[in-house]
Amino acid sequence: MRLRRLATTPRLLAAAAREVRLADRAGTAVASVYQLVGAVAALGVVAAGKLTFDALLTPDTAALGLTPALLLLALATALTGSVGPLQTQQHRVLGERVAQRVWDRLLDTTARADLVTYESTGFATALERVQQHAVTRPFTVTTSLLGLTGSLLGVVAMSAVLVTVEPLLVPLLLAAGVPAVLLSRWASRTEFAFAHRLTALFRRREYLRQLLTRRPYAAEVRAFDAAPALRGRHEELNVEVNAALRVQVRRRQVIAVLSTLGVAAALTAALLAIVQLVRSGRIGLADAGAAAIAVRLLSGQLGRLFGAVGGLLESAPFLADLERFVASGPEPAPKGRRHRLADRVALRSVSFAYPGQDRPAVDDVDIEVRAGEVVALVGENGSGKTTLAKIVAGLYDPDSGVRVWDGEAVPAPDVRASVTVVFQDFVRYQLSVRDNITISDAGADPAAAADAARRAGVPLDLDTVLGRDLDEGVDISGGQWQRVALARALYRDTPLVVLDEPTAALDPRAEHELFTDVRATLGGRAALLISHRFSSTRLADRIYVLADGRVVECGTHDELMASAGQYAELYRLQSAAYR
Ligand SMILES: Nc1ncnc2c1ncn2[C@@H]1O[C@H](COP(=O)(O)OP(=O)(O)OP(=O)(O)O)[C@@H](O)[C@H]1O
Repeated sequence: MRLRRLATTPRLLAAAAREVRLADRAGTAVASVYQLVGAVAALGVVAAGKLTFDALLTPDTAALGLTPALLLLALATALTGSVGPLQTQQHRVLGERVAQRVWDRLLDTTARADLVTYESTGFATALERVQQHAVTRPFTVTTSLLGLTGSLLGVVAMSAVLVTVEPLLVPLLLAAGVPAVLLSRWASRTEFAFAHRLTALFRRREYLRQLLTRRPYAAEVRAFDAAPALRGRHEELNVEVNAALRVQVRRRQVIAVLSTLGVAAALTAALLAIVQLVRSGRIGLADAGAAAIAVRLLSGQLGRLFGAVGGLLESAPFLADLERFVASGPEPAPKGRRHRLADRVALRSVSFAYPGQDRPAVDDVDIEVRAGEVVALVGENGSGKTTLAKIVAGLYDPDSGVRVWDGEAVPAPDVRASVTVVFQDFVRYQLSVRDNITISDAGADPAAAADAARRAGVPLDLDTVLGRDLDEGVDISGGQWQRVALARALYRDTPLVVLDEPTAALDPRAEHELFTDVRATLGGRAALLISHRFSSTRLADRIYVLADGRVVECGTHDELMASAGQYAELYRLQSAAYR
């Protein structure tokens, strides 16, 4: 296991570095040049230091040599000092480009994931962890690799200087790296375990923050005076986070202090060794001065080198997490082909259970919708209507049974391309009315958007920007939003439309208009209509009554009323309320 981890680390690091290069070739090249200049400038400082000492200690050449030596020293020092800030600014751009590229990979993965993946426990937490911790890692790896290259150059060069003075000084300083690298590996393991443990806490805390700050929740949170209770939970999570953070920070502090002590001990030993060499007359004062500068710079470079190695080791498990997440997504599905509906869509003996649930939400169901028909699904809360509609629309595949389109089993992407759903909790895109309507295909006929808006009764200019979340639009009523959602469905022009509670927010007049003329509104499309309003469903060509995931009755309104079953009972209950 350990060996495997050691073997995969270089592969992960190489892959991360490649991602950064691909994200911004020019930026990576500039960052590398800065790193190189920094390393060369550091060498210049040592060389200039040595020249200065030589000039000072050789009175005959002092007048000649001192000025160029000091000028070189000033130049090299200025270069080392200015490369750092330049690099910091350059890294801002490179970091953003890399984050964008990693986000593209994440968005590709989530786009490929089917709806049922979103239902499985663990998916959301894994996504959150990757978002929080892995997105910036490829960049960290690259800066660490650049740092590593620069420091390695520095280390080699300083070592070469030191070797000419006293070869033993080099291994003395390098020895400090052994504990530093071992400590880094330990730090890497604890950091990943910490991130893993805290992701769930962060998710819950973030959710509470959204509830407490976002506009869609503001009215209800105030109406119920829910803020104190939510703040209380938020505080509890803060306490948990603080406790876990304290433990982790203490661990990291110990690791940092031990690493620094190792380097400082090696530095002290090397300086003492130089003093000893001078005392014993083995080296002169100029050499000793240059050696002291080289030792100081070498230990600085070694500190950076160990830091870079530590950063790389720490990033490896996060990179593995990112790769695992990206690989966990299904293969990209081919784009679905839109089918015409010549005869009917049918579910035969279809069952479906949500991931981790023992009881099926849909149990051995047979239904069909013929071309141009309006078919209704009714039933009490939780009876399986929405789940069934999602199977019809190709968003879930049945666990058993088949979905057939004109007598053939059609792949799910084709079904999704051929069915449009207006969900009960449809999305209110904070975009213009036109963009809301044409979100499925902005390039289609511009007149089609206006036509869909007219048929759905959208009382707004197509250029009006909707919603207040982005501070630029106007908000509209729930019923107006619902008309926009209906227009979006009509615009897509598929042969079957699923309408899940399409009139929940419509006023009685609008609902009446929609349903007395529903076939004209749909323009010949077939519709699967889910509604608790019997005034809407009674006009359907066929009504399926669901209970506990099974179809318990089927027929027209008149047939079902005559059979005096569950439908008739629910219908009478509802109509009694209006008497
Ligand atoms: N994402 C989910 N994960 C697990 N179980 C679910 C999920 N969504 C729904 N269920 C369960 O599946 C069953 C059917 O739910 P479904 O939403 O299909 O019912 P419905 O008839 O549309 O209900 P309503 O009339 O309240 O909208 C219910 O028992 C529900 O609790």
